[in-house]
Amino acid sequence: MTRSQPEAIWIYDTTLRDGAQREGMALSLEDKLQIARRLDKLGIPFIEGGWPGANPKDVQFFWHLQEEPLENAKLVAFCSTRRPHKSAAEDKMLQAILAAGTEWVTFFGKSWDLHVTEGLHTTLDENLAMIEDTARYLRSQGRRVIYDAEHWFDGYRKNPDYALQTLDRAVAGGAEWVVLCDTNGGTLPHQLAQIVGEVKDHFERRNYRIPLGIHPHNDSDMAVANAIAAVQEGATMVQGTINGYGERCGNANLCSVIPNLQLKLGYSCLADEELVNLTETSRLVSEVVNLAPDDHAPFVGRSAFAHKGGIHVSAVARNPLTYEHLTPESIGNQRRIVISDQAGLSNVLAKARSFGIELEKNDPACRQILQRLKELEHQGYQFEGAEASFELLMRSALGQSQSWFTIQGFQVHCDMGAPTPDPTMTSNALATIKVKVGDRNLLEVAEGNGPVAALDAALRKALVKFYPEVGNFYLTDYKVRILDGTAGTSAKTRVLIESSDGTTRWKTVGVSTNILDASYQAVVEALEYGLFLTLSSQTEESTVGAIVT
Ligand SMILES: CC(=O)SCCNC(=O)CCNC(=O)[C@H](O)C(C)(C)COP(=O)(O)OP(=O)(O)OC[C@H]1O[C@@H](n2cnc3c(N)ncnc32)[C@H](O)[C@@H]1OP(=O)(O)O
Ligand SMILES: CC(=O)C(=O)O
Repeated sequence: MTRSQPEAIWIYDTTLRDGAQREGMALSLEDKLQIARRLDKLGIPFIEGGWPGANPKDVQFFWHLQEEPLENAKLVAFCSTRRPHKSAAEDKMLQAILAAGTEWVTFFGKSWDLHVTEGLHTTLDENLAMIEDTARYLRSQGRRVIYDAEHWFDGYRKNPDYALQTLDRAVAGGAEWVVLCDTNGGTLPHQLAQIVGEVKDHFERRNYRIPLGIHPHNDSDMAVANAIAAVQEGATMVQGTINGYGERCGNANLCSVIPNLQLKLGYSCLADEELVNLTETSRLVSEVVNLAPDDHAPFVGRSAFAHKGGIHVSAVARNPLTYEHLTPESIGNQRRIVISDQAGLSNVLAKARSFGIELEKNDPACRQILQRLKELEHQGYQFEGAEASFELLMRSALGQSQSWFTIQGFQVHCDMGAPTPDPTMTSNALATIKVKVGDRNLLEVAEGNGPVAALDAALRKALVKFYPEVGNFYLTDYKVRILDGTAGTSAKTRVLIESSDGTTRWKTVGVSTNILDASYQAVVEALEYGLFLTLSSQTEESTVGAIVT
């Protein structure tokens, strides 16, 4: 028996148009070009670039891609129907669309009678004419046309006869695709599936050979489910965005739609060799749009395959299928084992392996490390955010740590000066530190614009004399969390520090009722781990405590 070819679903990305309608997102021309090129490389067949004529940036974007076209994808220009009581040819907005020079144009029209009379302030007949004229005009100008039926599901529920007439007119005008939009995102999957089925029946009765698409919004948290429901009813195009960005609560998240369709339902969306680049694409897009990636996003989030509970980790070590719905590698993500007070011996073993440390479950050191971990977490340490500190703890318990330096004491003096601090003053703290390296003692002093900065500077100043590598280390993040707020100013403080040497990042933690002491612990471990990474012979095996940037 020969296997039939999987049915192709045309993925239509609107990150650069509907995605950019998300509150808080502002894309530059360069951002848009970078995202378009990445999506093109991923193999997305349709990329909606924006609304040329709506703003100068979108005009420039299309000009730019006329000069240097995308390699594979069809670039699509987006717009509305012509304005009421004007011919399409005299509509300036449609002239801007033609000037964008794309083969494909998507235009949206009103499906819901309420929108025609109250939004557009025109008649139902004029709206039908606007839809047909716009499609016909664009076709007459050599464009291929996708029709987005805005508010399709609400409109169909309120007035199905009129809503179906709007689709008939788009088809009559020459639209090659009809896309049903759940614009307000309020439709539930069973309602949506029923309506898509009814539209299909209507198309069959009329003998239309026009494929259907779906454009769901996420206001009921149903956009992905709705996209899938529509495909199962016969839709062959899904319009959505990377990471689900979009107006209000967003659009269907293509990073979930694609793997669900391809890996679970057997449809074909992307080439298999490109599907493994989905996670990287999701993160690159979040980087370019300057929005923190959602660690807990299904499929592509950093935590999507992170195992924390000891029971989970133990089972995953035996067979990942026990707690994973698919293999992380299939979409370019990776399995991670998280270390915390929820851990069991299996977490410790998995972490040891990733640090390049050989450890057996029956080794008493394994249980000691676990106990120490739980005690420290109880005191307020948090190792899931500070894996470098955990690696140091493990190596120390196993007698594998190296003593790079010993702090013999330090003092910090803060001069708060006048009641209103002088904003031009760059230092108001002075730290003195006594360090021993080998058999040499060194006393150093440094200033800083705060006590932690002064202490950090004094310690580096001393160590750089012995270890020039320290000159390449710098702090990339410093987070302070009060652990028991009810204790007021005597509360325990947790400090998390991220450090880097330009190539690798690592995180360390300190806890104390004294914020300076907590910072000191984290800073000292950051330097120790940096030296271990740079100078230790085991550097190459360590992959988890450190993150390659
Ligand atoms: C469901 C969607 O996401 S559709 C896409 C929505 N995206 C955007 O709106 C982003 C880009 N938009 C813009 O830059 C501007 O709104 C523009 C350039 C399109 C129009 O700007 P303006 O001319 O200043 O109009 P404004 O934004 O105030 O109002 C929208 C106009 O479009 C009209 N309109 C709305 N839908 C349609 C339609 N399908 N066909 C024709 N006209 C429409 C409205 O009736 C209103 O016209 P009016 O000003 O003559 O009453
Ligand atoms: C067209 C579109 O973006 C919508 O109806 O949501």
